[in-house]
Formats: sequence, structure tokens, C-alpha cells
Amino acid sequence: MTDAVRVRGLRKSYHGAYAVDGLDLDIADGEIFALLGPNGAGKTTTVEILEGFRRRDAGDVRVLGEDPQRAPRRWRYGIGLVLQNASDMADMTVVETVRHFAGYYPDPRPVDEVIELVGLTDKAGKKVRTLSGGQRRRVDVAIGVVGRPRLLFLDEPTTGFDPEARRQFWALIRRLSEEDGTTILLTTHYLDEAEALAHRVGVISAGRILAVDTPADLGGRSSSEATVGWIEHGETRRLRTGDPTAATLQLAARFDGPIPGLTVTRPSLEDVYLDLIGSPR
Ligand SMILES: Nc1ncnc2c1ncn2[C@@H]1O[C@H](COP(=O)(O)OP(=O)(O)OP(=O)(O)O)[C@@H](O)[C@H]1O
Repeated sequence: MTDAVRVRGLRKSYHGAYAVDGLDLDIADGEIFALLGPNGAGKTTTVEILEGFRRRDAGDVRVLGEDPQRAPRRWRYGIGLVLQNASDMADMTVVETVRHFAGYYPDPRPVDEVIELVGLTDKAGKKVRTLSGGQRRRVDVAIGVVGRPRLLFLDEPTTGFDPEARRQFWALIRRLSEEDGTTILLTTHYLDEAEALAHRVGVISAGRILAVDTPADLGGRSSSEATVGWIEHGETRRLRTGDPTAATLQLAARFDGPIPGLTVTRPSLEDVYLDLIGSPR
């Protein structure tokens, strides 16, 4: 498998302080990769270097096989950006806005198809400024994908969305990944979003990658101890165990049937993330 993104030893400082401090990163072709990290961790700096908008101090960076600092113009055609509020263009309708951006690419998707993909067909003739925040964000996505990018950057894409809009947006991202094989690099502060969408997540703190794994396995999550909970004599009981099946069978035997209030839980992605970045819970 080839890599859409390959980064080795990336460094970038501002006024003598390192914002990115020796970062390595590999993102495979077709992968959805979520970059997680606290405010100021270096996510935006890293992503903007990959996008070719910031210069690095040191390190080797390949994005779709090219160094973003020296890439030819056609390289940019393979990159899609979903920026905050890209669609806020004076008084244009949805279809005019998407057509405008389609004009920048040599082989754009048909405008109607893109508008359908983001679920805005019934709003196509409406002025963008009259749409809701979530609908405008869909226009941002339409602009990001109209050029048929091989690699799509999504920067905190669902901030401010209601729960239903978030689910619809996730379905759209999965569709881009599954139907078109688009590689997606997502930054988000929502752990449930990373868990729902990403094949792998990377946790970044103080300019370095602390861990990279599938959401299920990050920080040894799937193999860590489980907590079995139940209710007995009107009180909630909890038992931490490496073998929750055996513990549950023993309880079932003791209760001689259903176990009241039975729960079996493992650390959430948020628990593991907070441990990794050293934040008290
Ligand atoms: N243009 C700049 N000039 C000076 N310092 C900067 C600049 N951009 C970022 N920084 C600093 O670099 C560090 C990393 O910032 P960055 O924006 O990459 O973090 P982030 O992980 O994207 O944070 P957030 O989650 O808040 O968006 C921070 O300490 C920030 O203050």
C-alpha cells in the first residue's frame, strides 16, 4: 500500500519555541485518519505544512508523493480543503458558489452531482447567506470535493452542528471514503467523531505524536481491564477484572438467573486520550 502522507522528523518553531517538535506520521492511501490533541498541540501547524501553506524548519514531508513546498501546480488539484467558512461569498447561490470553485480544477465533478452528494439539491438556488450554519458547512464540503481530490483535509468539520446534522455529515464522509477511496485527514476535538469515522487516530501533544492506533486499540484499550457492574441489596457494585466473561458467569450462577442492572464497560476513547495527554480525570 502506498502512503498519501509520509512525514519524518518534522519541526517548526515560532519565535524560538517549537510548535511541532520531531513529528513522524504515515497515512495510507484511502485511510480516514483523525489527528487529536489539546489546544496548542500543533495540529493546525502540522496540517498547514502538509497543505503547503506553511514552511517547515526541518524534516521530510511527502504528500501525494511530493514535497508540498516544491510541488508543481497540478499537485494542488489532488488536494481538497474544507476550511471554515470558505462558502461565505457575497450574495452567491449554492450552485453559483460550487460552479465558481469548480472552475479552478481541470476535471471537476459535475456541479449538480456535488450538490446532491452533500444533500443540498433543494437549496441549490438559495443564497448561501440564507442557509443555516450546518447547511453552509455542507457548501464548504462541496467546495472541498468538487475538484475530485485524492486527499481531503477536514478541519474541525462539525463544530456547531446539531446531533442529526453530525450524523448526516459522518455518512457523507464515509461515502467519500468508501465510494471514491478518498484519503481523509480530519482534525477534531470530538472523540466520538474520531471513533465513528477514523480507521486510525493519532494523538499529538506538545508537537509530538504520542500514540497512533485504531480507535478500538488506542492505548491498549481493547485489552485493558473491564469493569463489571451490577445491583445487589439496592446498591451498585463494581468489579474490575481481566476476564469479564468469567466474572459475569459467576454472578449469573450466584443470582441463579438474570443479573440485576448488569453492565460491562471498558475505558472509553476519551478516558484513554486523557490518560495519554496526562490530564487528570
Ligand atoms: N503564526 C503563529 N505565530 C506564532 N505562534 C504560533 C502561530 N501559529 C501557532 N502558533 C503557536 O504554535 C503552537 C501550536 O499551535 P497550533 O495552532 O498548531 O495548535 P492546534 O493543535 O491546532 O490548536 P487548537 O486545537 O487550539 O486549534 C501554539 O503554542 C501556538 O500558540
